[in-house]
Amino acid sequence: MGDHVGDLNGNLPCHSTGDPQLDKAIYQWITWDKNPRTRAQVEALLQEGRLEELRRRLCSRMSFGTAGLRAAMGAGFALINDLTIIQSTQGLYKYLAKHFPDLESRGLVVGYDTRGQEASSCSSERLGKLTAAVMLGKDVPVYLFSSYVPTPFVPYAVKRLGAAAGVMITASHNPKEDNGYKVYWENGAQISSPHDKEILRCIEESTEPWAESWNRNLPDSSPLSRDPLQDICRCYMEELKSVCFHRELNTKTPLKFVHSAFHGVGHEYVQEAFRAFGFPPPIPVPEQKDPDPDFSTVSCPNPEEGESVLELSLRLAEKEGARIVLATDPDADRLAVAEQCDPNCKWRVFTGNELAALLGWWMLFHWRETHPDPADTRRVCMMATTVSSKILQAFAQMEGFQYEETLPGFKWTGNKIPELEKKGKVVLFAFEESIGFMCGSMVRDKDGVSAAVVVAEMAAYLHSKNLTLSQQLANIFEIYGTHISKTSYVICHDPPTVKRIFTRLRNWEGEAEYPKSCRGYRISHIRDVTTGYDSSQPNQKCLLPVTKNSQMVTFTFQSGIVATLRTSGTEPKIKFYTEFCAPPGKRDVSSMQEELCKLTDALVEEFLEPDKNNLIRRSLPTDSFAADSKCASFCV
Ligand SMILES: O=P([O-])(O)O[C@H]1O[C@H](COP(=O)(O)O)[C@@H](O)[C@H](O)[C@H]1O
Ligand SMILES: [Mg+2]
Repeated sequence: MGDHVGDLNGNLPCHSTGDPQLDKAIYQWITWDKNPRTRAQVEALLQEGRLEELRRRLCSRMSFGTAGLRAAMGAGFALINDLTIIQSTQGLYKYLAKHFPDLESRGLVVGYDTRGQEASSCSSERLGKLTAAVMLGKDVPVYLFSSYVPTPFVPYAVKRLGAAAGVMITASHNPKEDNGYKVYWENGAQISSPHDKEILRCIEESTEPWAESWNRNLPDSSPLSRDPLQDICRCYMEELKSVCFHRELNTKTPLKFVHSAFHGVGHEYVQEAFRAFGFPPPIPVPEQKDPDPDFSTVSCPNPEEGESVLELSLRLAEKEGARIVLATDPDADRLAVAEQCDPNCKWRVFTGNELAALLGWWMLFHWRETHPDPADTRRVCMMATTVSSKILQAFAQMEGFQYEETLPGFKWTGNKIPELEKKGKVVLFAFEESIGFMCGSMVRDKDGVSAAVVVAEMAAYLHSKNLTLSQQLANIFEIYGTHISKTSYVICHDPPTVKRIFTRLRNWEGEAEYPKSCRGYRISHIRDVTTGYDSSQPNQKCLLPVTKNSQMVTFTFQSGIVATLRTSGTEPKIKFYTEFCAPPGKRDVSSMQEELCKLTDALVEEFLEPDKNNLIRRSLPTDSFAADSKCASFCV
């Protein structure tokens, strides 16, 4: 190493690395970052000569993925920390100021979850306060929640308060090292294209912190800062009652429920939602009810992982004689549900697709009760993401309502709602296979709090008819057709490997030739959302928006099985989704499962080549498998 970096007046302990781009980034970091811990991290890396690590952290920026900006906490422009949150909010301010002449009267909503990291003194609360400080420094009013909130409270508050936008600091179910920055637009949906790209451009133009941006005391001292917590909580719980259909029955149900908040935000809010529905509060899992940024009792804070992470909840439920377990993810926008039909029965952890079948049926059932005219049903719309089960499509075809499909992520679903409402549609229900549900459209995002209490009411109602959730699911499948699905992933930390895998698929039998079969299973159609190709369309053009920066290819097999391979937009994973849909009537579920399992294995082995590509296979034993009939057959 030679000369000093930039114009540092000789005060900073850094020398030129020989890479001008890196030198500039180091110089900027050390001059701009006022957080002593993250500044020290960069200084230490520099002293140790760890240039590759410095390049990784400093020479790229985060971009908006499936659910906002998401990365590990720590020093660097590519990570989540005080400085990158300030920069992001400065960019957001610039974009909002261009868009909203009335920004100074409408303001911004800011919420945060319970994450934190000692090593970089980052916590979601601190990052939320910095977000608020940037806006307050520009005379923009801020509704900063005085305590952690479920993610859905932010989009709800944006609409309720007429704010220009909202920010939620959360990394949901990601590993404890991560954090994130979700942005909601005035319509209460997460931002998608073109806002995300434009905001990113504004962020790149606003990297130097403004004078007031570091003033974390501003939220306490500024007259423009307000705490919406109580009002929003009250209004939310009141409005939630619009999806409560059996209050009387709820008050008397003999069913008991266990709730896990997964060490995150959900505990008080789910308790309150149960009260709003007339239920006694659910039994909380004591070890997991309070915030814990280390997520100490779970191997991974994602309830989507199933039984292995629900252990404490299931044991508590057995002890308490509770038949239903509800687990909200750490930011309470998603929900896992398990049912034990009787004490001798195995627990059944429902997949997101199965829960959607139940919730979709439930929402339509009650719509029909109050809107018996078939013309009213034609106004209804339900939505799912394209990697989710097609069960709602089966409902829609038989019942005569509209079904819409979007790309994965509620940023796509949420933005469709105002479009549909403008056309006179009522969006009754939307979901993602990843246990994300929207019951009613008071929040234009998935909502684990409302889903928890709606599932509880559905279970209580079914119980009063001598039915379990599993039994009702079997009934639904008999009427609308059995839908068996499988969702899982492999981990890949190496972006060039991911690129190679998908390039191979696109050039299978020569250039620009996709595979025609997979281990003997004939493929009849290919849709490649990354390139915009769809062989099933007359013009060969994909109907969904083309997403060049993420990989997603769907194969329709001659057997009718549909399989998608895609890269995650929140974690270093390649996900795969397969589904087998049968027509109405009773089916031999185990042979369908067997067929789907074989094809899924073939897909993974042939198309992803996990061993050759050093992909890490999912370590947990229970890959989510819809319509696992074991428990159901015991119970029905
Ligand atoms: O990682 P990806 O891109 O597959 O995205 C995953 O997480 C997203 C964000 O969820 P949350 O807001 O709870 O973090 C979900 O919308 C998506 O369905 C799921 O597959
Ligand atoms: Mg979440």
